[in-house]
Amino acid sequence: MTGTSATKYQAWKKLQSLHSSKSSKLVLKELFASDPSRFSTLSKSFVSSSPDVNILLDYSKNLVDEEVLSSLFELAREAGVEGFRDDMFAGKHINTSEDRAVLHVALRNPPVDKGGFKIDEEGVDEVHGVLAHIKEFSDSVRSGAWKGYTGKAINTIVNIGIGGSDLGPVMVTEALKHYSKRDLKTHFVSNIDGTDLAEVLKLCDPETTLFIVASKTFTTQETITNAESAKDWFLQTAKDKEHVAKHFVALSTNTQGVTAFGISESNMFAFWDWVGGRYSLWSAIGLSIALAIGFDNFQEMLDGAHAMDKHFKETKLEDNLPVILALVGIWYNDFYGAQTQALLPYDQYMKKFADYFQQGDMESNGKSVTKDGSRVDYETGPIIWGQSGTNGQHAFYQLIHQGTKLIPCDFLAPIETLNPISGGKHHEILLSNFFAQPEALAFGKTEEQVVEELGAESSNAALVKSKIFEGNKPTNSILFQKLTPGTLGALVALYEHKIHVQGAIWGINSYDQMGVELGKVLAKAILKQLGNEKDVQGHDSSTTGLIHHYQKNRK
Ligand SMILES: O=P(O)(O)OC[C@H]1O[C@@](O)(CO)[C@@H](O)[C@@H]1O
Repeated sequence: MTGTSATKYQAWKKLQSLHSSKSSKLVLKELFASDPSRFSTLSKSFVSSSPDVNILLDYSKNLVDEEVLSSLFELAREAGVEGFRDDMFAGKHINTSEDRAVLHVALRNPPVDKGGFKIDEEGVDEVHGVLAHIKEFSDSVRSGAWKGYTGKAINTIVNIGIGGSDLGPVMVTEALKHYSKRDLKTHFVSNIDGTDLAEVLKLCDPETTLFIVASKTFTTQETITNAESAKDWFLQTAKDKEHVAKHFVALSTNTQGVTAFGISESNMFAFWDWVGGRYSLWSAIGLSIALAIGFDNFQEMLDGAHAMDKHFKETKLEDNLPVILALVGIWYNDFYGAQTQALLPYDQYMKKFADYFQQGDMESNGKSVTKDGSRVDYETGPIIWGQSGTNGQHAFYQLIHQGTKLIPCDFLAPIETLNPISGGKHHEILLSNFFAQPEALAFGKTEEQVVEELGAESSNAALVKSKIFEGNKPTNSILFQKLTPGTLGALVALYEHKIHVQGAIWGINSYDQMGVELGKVLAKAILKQLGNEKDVQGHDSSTTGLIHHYQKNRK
């Protein structure tokens, strides 16, 4: 049953035993040699016709055999993953600490009479109204019908938000840049560091710029401060506060906060408390996406995610892509001691994909207390990192191949490129690396092979040793047809549900984020003390010393 300590599960104990007895025998070279059908057995496809999405997950290069896999699926069942999944779709308040439902799936759920899930939760029936408002507004701005205070069309969008109110729009507008309206520039300001806003404002004309203030709570210090400064900048030219209405809109659950800032409710796009910040790009928070790529493409992205939702909801665990990713991840995280998970998209448009899931995964599963209040005695959320290939190969692959750490890697790539320049030569080189890296990680290079290659130089024993690749490094390979809005939606939903399954098994609440609060409180207290040295009270000698050093040396 979810919410309890994972080590209590019989399947967990069995997996511990299997790791002890089998891990030295789970050698990919041997597993493949003994089973010619390993690839076909351990790869699954996700296909949707509307929208057109085709994703192949090859999980055969994992350190698993049939017994390990069946024990992992037993763990999922024993932990109540299916019931917990169904509770989410049913709108149960699975975010127990905040007594909230978790319904990002409702944001991309078609109307029930068009095949959508029936979901009972306050606000769910307003989703399509907000989407209609997003469509109407984004069409109006993109067509030039929406005018600024001097009658000019908008040609620049500035989204001001942080965390889930920034990372999703940033990742998606980058990933779907191919589909964007190139004469509508989109910028993102998130950091309180004045450099972030200052550098963007250098690119803006107050007459043709629309500011989006994106904040679920509308209380986040960085966002509100940036928004106030942006408004001050705008009014230095526009003068009349009446003009704010043409250049500022808000995305939030907090109507009172929005109107207090000076944005009218008619310029507000609402969402609900059952939308987690890191799961909100499908909501009003996605307005900058709809502005950049157009509402039809935004809708296709929603539809792609919904198709993956259906797959996750209706497919048996053994054929369920999010479940498979979650379970092999737990195998390394909790039984092999892997501390991180690398996301390596071989698609330059997806260069922000890992960044996005740093919040998505680490803010969800970076917890050490179960939902029933017990301190875990096992590892929970992994450190998520990565960057687009082939760039990573020239940065950190040395460590992945020959370092001392086990780093499970997910490789992702499109079969078709959106930029077939030079007759497709670039894409073939990219894909050759996408295929080669998992092969090298899995099968390595033996000492015999090195000696043969080195010839006379092999008398240098140290040199030989340095060129050995131990291999047996696990990877997943995900090949999708083309980076379309629907495919991106499905891929993001795939990883959202992976996170859900892992959190269920670890018994933690993946949907609150208590860990972000302490730093904020301490920062606000220190902010009040920065004026004078005598005001600095109640800190350790390090914090006090640092603040004093700043105060003595600031100009
Ligand atoms: O959207 P908002 O309410 O401004 O919150 C921004 C981000 O801040 C948090 O760190 C919560 O405080 C993230 O969970 C959230 O996405």
